[in-house]
Formats: sequence, C-alpha cells, structure tokens
Amino acid sequence: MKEYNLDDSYITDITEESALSTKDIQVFYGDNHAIFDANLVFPRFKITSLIGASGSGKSTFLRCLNRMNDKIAKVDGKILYRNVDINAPKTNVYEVRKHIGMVFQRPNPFAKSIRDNITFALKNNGVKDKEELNQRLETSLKEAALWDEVKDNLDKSALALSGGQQQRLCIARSIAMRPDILLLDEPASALDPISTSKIEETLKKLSEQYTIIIVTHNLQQASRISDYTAFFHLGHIVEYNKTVKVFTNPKMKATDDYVSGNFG
Ligand SMILES: Nc1ncnc2c1ncn2[C@@H]1O[C@H](COP(=O)(O)OP(=O)(O)OP(=O)(O)O)[C@@H](O)[C@H]1O
Repeated sequence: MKEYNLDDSYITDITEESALSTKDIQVFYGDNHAIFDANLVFPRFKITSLIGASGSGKSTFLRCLNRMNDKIAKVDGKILYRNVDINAPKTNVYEVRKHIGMVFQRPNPFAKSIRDNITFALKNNGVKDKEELNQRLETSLKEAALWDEVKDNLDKSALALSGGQQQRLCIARSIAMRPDILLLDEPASALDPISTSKIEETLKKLSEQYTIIIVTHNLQQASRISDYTAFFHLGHIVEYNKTVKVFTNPKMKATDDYVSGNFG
C-alpha cells in the first residue's frame, strides 16, 4: 500500500447550522487504535458520505455517533448534539437513539407484520392512540417511498417483502420515531441497482427533513447523493469537504488517489 503523511489533512469549515459534531474522537478496540482525533461538523438537512477503503474506520466512526460502540470499544472525545456531549458516560443512550436513528447494511426487519415493524417502538414509547399510530405508520411508509407498494398488505409479514422493500421498511421504522439524524451503514450494498436507486431517491427526499450520514463503498453513490464527503484512511479523516470538491478537486494526495482509483 502507498504511504501517505497522516499528519496532514484538509477539513473544511462548515458555515451552515450544525446538526451534530465530533471533537477529538478516538476509538480503541483493545490495543487497536481505530480512530484518531476525528473532528467533524455535520450540517443540518444535508447528506454526508463517509468513504474510504475497507478497514479505514468508517463504520466504527459512524457507530460512535449514536453510541453503538459502547459495549465493543473505548470511545474518547466529545459528540455534541444540541450543545450536549452525548458521549458523556451518564447519557441515556436509548434517548440518544430516538434522536439519532440507524439503518444497517443488511435489511433487518422484525419477524412481524409490516404494521408492527413500524408501531412496535412507538407503542413501547407510550404512543397508544390508534389513530396516531395509523397516522405515523402511513407517514413513515410514505416518507420511505414504500406506502404505495404495501398499503393493502400492512398486516402481512415484513419478511415476505423484497430486500429493497425490507430496507425501505427499516428506514420507515427508523423515521417513525421522528429522529433528527439518520445514520446509514452501506444501506444499499446488498441490493440490486433498481432497489439501490430507489433508496438513493428516498434519501435525497428525506434530507429535506433529516440530517443524513451514510457510509458507502460506492463512490458514484457518494457523488450522486451527498452534499459533503469525508475520506477516511487508516483511522484518520484525511479530507472533508463539499462532495463536488472531494471528487473533482481533492486537496490531499491520498484522496486524489482514492477517488481516481489509484489507491493501494
Ligand atoms: N468489533 C470489532 N472488534 C475489534 N476490532 C474491530 C471491530 N470492528 C472493527 N474493528 C477494527 O477497526 C478498524 C476499522 O474497522 P471498520 O469496520 O470501522 O472499517 P470500515 O472502514 O468500516 O471497513 P469496511 O468498509 O470493511 O466495513 C479495523 O482495523 C477493524 O479490524
């Protein structure tokens, strides 16, 4: 692998309103120092892509943002959400995850009906009114661009849906809780090109109402859908800038090599 000076980086200043920011995030899996001094500001109602080679730390960093690493890694530093450090030990992580939702690589609906997939967490969080539950069900499925395909089968098993539909159901399940921020870890990598493009369209539309942070291996996808892109290499954020700049005028040699396919 080519060697790059990891002390150098280019991190643009974000002038837009911040939805979430990280300050000096370091992650350790035992002796393995997986993330070094990650400082990023995620602008509100924008899509930010996290890109980089396998093992560069994208998923590790993403999972810090709603405390999914708590049991598997040591995470130092601050994560500021509405002026509160949600990485502080006393933070209620269940509360954090209501505001910062997550969708994983493989669609993982519950083995329940489509309706129950959406209403389960709502009911657990005290929403009892039938009309409100129905309304949240319909709105979430509409926002995730799934309503038209499932509205006549809401009581059928979610497992009978196609992979792409299941992933949109998982997005709907996440947004039913009305989060501010949606984290997605390669949400389309297990899907065919048509389902992928549906997910991309859905995310674009969702970014009018939600701040979206997505890990993707697919550089075309990052350049098609995201406003900002962060490039990771060996646990360092090497470059963070507007997506168009990262892809057409990268400041760092490692980024240039990565986006032009000359990496490694
Ligand atoms: N659960 C874990 N336990 C121990 N080490 C881990 C764990 N998850 C990731 N790592 C290590 O952390 C580093 C970053 O991995 P991570 O999965 O975050 O990278 P990535 O860029 O998301 O890779 P990929 O694109 O392959 O998913 C790697 O050295 C990896 O081996």
